[in-house]
Amino acid sequence: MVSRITTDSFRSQHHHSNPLPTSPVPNYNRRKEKVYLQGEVYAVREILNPEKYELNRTGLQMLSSLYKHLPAIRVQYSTISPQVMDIVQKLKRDITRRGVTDDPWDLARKWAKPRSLLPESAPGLGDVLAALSTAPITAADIGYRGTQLKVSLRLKGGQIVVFKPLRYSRDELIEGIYSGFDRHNGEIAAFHLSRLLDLRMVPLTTGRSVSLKRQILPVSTWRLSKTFIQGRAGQMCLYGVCHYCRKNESVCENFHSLEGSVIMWLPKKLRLLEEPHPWRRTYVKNKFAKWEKNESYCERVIHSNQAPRLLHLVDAAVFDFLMQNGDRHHYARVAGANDSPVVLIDNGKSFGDADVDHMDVLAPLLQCCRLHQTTYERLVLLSGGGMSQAMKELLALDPIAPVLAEAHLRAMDRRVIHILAALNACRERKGGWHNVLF
Ligand SMILES: Nc1ncnc2c1ncn2[C@@H]1O[C@H](COP(=O)(O)OP(=O)(O)OP(=O)(O)O)[C@@H](O)[C@H]1O
Ligand SMILES: [Mn+2]
Repeated sequence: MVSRITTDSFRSQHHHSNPLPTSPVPNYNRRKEKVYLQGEVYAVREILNPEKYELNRTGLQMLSSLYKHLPAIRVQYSTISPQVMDIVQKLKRDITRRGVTDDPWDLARKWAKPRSLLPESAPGLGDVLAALSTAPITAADIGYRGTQLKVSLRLKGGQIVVFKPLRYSRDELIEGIYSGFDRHNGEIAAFHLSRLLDLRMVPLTTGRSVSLKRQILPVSTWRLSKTFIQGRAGQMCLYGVCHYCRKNESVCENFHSLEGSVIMWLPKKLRLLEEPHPWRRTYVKNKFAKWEKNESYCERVIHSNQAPRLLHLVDAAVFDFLMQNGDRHHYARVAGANDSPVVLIDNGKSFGDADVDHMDVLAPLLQCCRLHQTTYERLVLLSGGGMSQAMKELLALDPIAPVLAEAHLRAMDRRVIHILAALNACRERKGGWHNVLF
């Protein structure tokens, strides 16, 4: 469903190894012009003339109203709320290893419920994360389904996890909303972001470095071990088994270890259902989906069998917009209830380009103009720089910190403001907050 990185030369041309400049004056360099000319709805940071955008996709007219509100919103939410640090302190206390439990897998299994994978206050979470990043690996196999390279690991005590390997440096530029390989660090950031937004539907995730040679190969199944090869410098490499797995696109150890993220497998008691996302992309350039052309598309969803999940889909859109994940082609939920939240698995197609906001990821919010009040309140709380500050503090505790480059943290602050501007446009359109927040 997702493409590999486009093979244009821009990958090397536009590779930047320094954080992006913070200058408010836009630098209309070639890359940005190219972005505009693609005819998709992009907004480059600190744009001066948003009206000049040609919005090819008539389904996203609300964007002009969003941009109308943006300057005032930027002023209104320009300082950090003092409450941010209270929340961050609580979240940090939970992710600190404290020896609360000696059976971390059991604790995590008990936490996992259809409506939240962990409690709001989760003493022992630090122990579970520490176990995920240190427990001995007892078995390794090819990843379960999907297009991306991953390895399925069994950790001592029987816990299954997904290992997604590092494929890019922190500041590598990946253009295109669903281009490239999965970003292992995006999975980690997603976990912490979900707790910050109080959308606790991301499986427990942490960074971990492994030795392919000493820790994975000796416990690998035959079908996985067949995909181990030696790199040019004699280092150990792996290409795995998946739709896009290629021998010439293997991942290799760097100084005898391979960094990645470890994502906890959900317990069997939670049976996942997967449905096509109503706002999914066509994955065909210049072929628009219905939602891209029809401003009233939300009405269709409201009259479909997906209606009970609408507000959860909008929450997921907010979450995805902040990380710039535009690849939620299907969405998962736990079987049982009709109105259970989206299980936010597969967050690796995120944090590709800190300089660009693909506004269409917000389409469910722009077109439905509804949001959970709780999510709105969190966004207000995290505005004015609180988001980047909070994420930075939480991610600093991860074994593979720094998880995100500064430019990506700053981009999240900018995106919070854009969401708040969208909500103010919605308030205007729908005649008051009571018609927007639920
Ligand atoms: N932590 C998890 N717990 C339970 N099931 C999971 C978990 N992670 C992934 N899965 C299952 O495995 C499938 C593939 O995982 P994932 O979506 O991360 O792979 P992918 O290669 O990115 O797939 P795609 O290319 O289709 O996006 C998911 O659709 C889901 O059914
Ligand atoms: Mn994916």
